[in-house]
Amino acid sequence: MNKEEYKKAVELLNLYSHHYYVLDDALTTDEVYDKLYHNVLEYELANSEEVLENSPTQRVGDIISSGFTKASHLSRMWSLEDVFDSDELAKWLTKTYKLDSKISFYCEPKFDGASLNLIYEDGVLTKGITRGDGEVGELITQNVKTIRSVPLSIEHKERVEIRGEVVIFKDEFEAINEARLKNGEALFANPRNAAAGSLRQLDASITASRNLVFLPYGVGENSLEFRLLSDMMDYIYELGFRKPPLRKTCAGFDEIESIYKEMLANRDSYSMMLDGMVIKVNEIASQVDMGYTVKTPRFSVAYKFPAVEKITTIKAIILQVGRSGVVTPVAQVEPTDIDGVVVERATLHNFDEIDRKDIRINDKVIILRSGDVIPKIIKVLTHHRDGSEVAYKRPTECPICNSELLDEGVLLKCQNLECRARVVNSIIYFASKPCLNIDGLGVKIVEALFNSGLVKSVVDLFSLTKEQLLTLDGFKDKKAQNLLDAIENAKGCEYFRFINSLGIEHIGEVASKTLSEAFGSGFVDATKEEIISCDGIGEEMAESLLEFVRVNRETIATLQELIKPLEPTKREEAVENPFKAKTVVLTGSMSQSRGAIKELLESLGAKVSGSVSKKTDFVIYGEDAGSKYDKAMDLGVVCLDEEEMRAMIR
Ligand SMILES: NC(=O)c1ccc[n+]([C@@H]2O[C@H](COP(=O)([O-])OP(=O)(O)OC[C@H]3O[C@@H](n4cnc5c(N)ncnc54)[C@H](O)[C@@H]3O)[C@@H](O)[C@H]2O)c1
Ligand SMILES: [Zn+2]
Repeated sequence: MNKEEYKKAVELLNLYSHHYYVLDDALTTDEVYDKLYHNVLEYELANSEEVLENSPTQRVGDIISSGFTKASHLSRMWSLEDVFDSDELAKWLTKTYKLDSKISFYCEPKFDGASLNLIYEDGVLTKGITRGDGEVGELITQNVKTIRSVPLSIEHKERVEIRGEVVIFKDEFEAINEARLKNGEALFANPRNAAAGSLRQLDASITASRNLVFLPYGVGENSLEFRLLSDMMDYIYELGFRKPPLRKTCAGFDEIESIYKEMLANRDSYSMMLDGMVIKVNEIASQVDMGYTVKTPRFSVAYKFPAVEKITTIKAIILQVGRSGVVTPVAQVEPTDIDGVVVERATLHNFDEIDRKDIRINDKVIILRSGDVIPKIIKVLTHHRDGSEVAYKRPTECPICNSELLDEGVLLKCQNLECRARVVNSIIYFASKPCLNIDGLGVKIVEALFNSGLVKSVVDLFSLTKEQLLTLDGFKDKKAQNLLDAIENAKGCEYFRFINSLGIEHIGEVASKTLSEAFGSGFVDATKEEIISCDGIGEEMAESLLEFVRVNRETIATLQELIKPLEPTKREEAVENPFKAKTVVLTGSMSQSRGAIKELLESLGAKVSGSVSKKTDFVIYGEDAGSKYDKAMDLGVVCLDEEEMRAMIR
């Protein structure tokens, strides 16, 4: 990098920061930003007399937008130095041990959200301020008060600043985006972006609707007298703040590495996004001695996780046809390694989303893959366009059967009931785990069965013979027998599986269970009033069921005859106990699987529901409990941990 390039890089970083912090609409990935940042840092180290005043290395990154009133922090807020691998960690440790050799460490997650400073005076929350430039931020107290995990008052009476990160849990993020997709609104790129955007709303009721979560990571001004940071954090959690899923004290390199590996391995199972682990010197006196650079504490470092966002190129847009005929566009992208997995495809949700994002073939895009969710395209980098991009035209014909598509605006549908994709996918669905759970009916085999003409609908599965199967490619005696056995085993299944396997629109596993319990095989004769009177079944579901039965009554009867699902028996009346006839919600991980705990409670006569409402009697929570726990606290629902629950039934 020469001087000219250095100047350009600083300008570019500042442009990126403006889009990232002020507009909540990043122009590039953190990875690209970080790389350029480190190049700038390197240049500055070698040419210390040329450091530009507006270099991002000289100040905390946020830039304040003009929409809010400004407010000063009582003591400065900081950024963090980054390390990206174990070599860099070792270097950081050497540097830090030179400042003080008798230290230990405290490790906790680096939450990927927006920083927030809370000022409590006389035990009352008086101000909530964004980090801003570290000295002055945006005053967003009203918005902050809508966050359930921010206590409005605390036992601690002296003035204190509590610092932490505001995040949106991953499941909440998915739910928000799903709702936005339905309403034709632009999607949030990622949970961090959704959290930052929701926090800085001029209308606090919007903030309130987003289920933000506050996770504290330290204090600013305070009069606390703790020797160790770990003890101080314990005290903060006791005041009513939310704990992180993992935090540990440790001695040095090896232990830090092992905690890092543990956290990284569990990354996907946590409710919130993490972008790394933060390591802090645990002795507070040593922290004070070490002090700060212009921008970061010397006693702390962020050990980053591999990036989950990458830049790639759209090669093509392909179409998939589901069992209901809905055509879903999928992007084929330049194969890209994201956190150890090569991604070649990403969902585009629907055709409106392609239009809204103006996604073109050959576009450079940011792609996000986190955990086991389907990779998505979160942003088109329009500033990278060079004219070679080709706009995408909505299809008018089914890519599988060529019949004309029904254009419902957001959705395009193939209406041909015999379309290969529809039939094949409905058979795969019929055989899937929550339905008849027939092993061995994957895409390849179902396609082979369909193409050979042996199976034209699910009914045909039950008259397959070994001779027929042996005519198919790749089928030998054992494989054929296994498949026949699996189909035979599906007979006599629980009744809800039978209802679920029919693939009725809007009727999923939960509704199938409800219907099965209420009506058994009588579900085909239930009236609209009867159906709607079931808990959790609304008008739209009832109409969909009635319409399905009207059209398919004969097929249902045939399948009923073939499969002979078990007529549900009424549960035996449970003995008297505190959970009998109560509505219970489970959240977080417990000593047994949630399914096992659910079964236990159901055997006691409880109804286990998926979401918390005023009707909920108990929430039973485990480690890393999610937003359901916050909601329950807010509604005043009784919350029990697993042990308390077990004590009540002993
Ligand atoms: N994509 C872009 O265009 C773009 C632009 C600017 C910045 N960025 C990204 O922003 C980051 C740099 O910004 P930064 O200066 O805010 O630093 P940072 O976000 O990397 O780290 C500091 C912040 O981490 C947060 N944090 C989370 N958990 C914490 C914990 N346990 N202890 C202490 N702090 C914790 C705090 O809010 C703190 O302010 C980089 O990751 C960079 O890639 C991206
Ligand atoms: Zn078709």
